Amino acid sequence: MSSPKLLRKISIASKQRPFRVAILGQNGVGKSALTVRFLTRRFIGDYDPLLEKIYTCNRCQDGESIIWEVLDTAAQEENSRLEENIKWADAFILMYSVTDRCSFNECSRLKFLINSYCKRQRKTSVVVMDTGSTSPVVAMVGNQNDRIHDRMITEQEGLKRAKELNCSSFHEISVRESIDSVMKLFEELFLLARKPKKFRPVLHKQSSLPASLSNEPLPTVPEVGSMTLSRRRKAVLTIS
Ligand SMILES: Nc1nc2c(ncn2[C@@H]2O[C@H](COP(=O)(O)OP(=O)(O)OP(=O)(O)O)[C@@H](O)[C@H]2O)c(=O)[nH]1
Repeated sequence: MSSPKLLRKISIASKQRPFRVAILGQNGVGKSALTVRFLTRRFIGDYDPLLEKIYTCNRCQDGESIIWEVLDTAAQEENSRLEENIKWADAFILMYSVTDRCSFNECSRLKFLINSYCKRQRKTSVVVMDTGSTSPVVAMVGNQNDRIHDRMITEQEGLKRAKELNCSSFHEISVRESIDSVMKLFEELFLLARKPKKFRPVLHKQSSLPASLSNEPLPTVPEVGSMTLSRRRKAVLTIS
């Protein structure tokens, strides 16, 4: 008969690790809107900018149940909080608004910090994800492309910067207008993160395709599974 100690060990080993995504970017680019769109499929206009939240949900993707944890960061974070968030995450969404050059430039600073904190973390722990991979998976995302008259950053410029920063993928989206592009972004991030490092693509300067998974069929849009909102540091956003 199995001993309680052995059973405890088995239950710890079989506990599924969540897939953690941190959304980073300047204030007002749409981080909260993106998070809520992914979790609830709805677009909600206004949020408290000072709150930082982790949302948890279960989704079924390709017949596999995935526990997602999505961290909607508060912009203007001090560096120590940012470092903590970067260490926490398995993958990142680096977001800017196509209507705001300042938010676009902020992506370069944030990518630099992601690289340096991940490098520092690698020195202390070898494994970051269950896949055994150690390089950060970063999707650069230009949001609000429905605001055509306010656009300051072209799609080409966004893609060029994503390549220069060695991001894993680049997307231009409108959280407001398109649920499909939001779902595709998260699904792709998960597929990229689970690849072993040596098979994990980054955007290259000569490539013209925004997504680096062109040979791989994307899974169907996941069903909305159970969702809980968990309190982390400051407060919980309740979505009815
Ligand atoms: N037109 C348009 N507006 C958007 C889109 N996404 C977000 N917004 C709006 O942009 C504003 C800022 O969105 P938030 O989601 O609060 O942005 P944030 O990055 O979380 O901002 P902070 O919480 O201040 O860091 C809100 O008024 C949203 O309704 C989009 O795709 N198109």
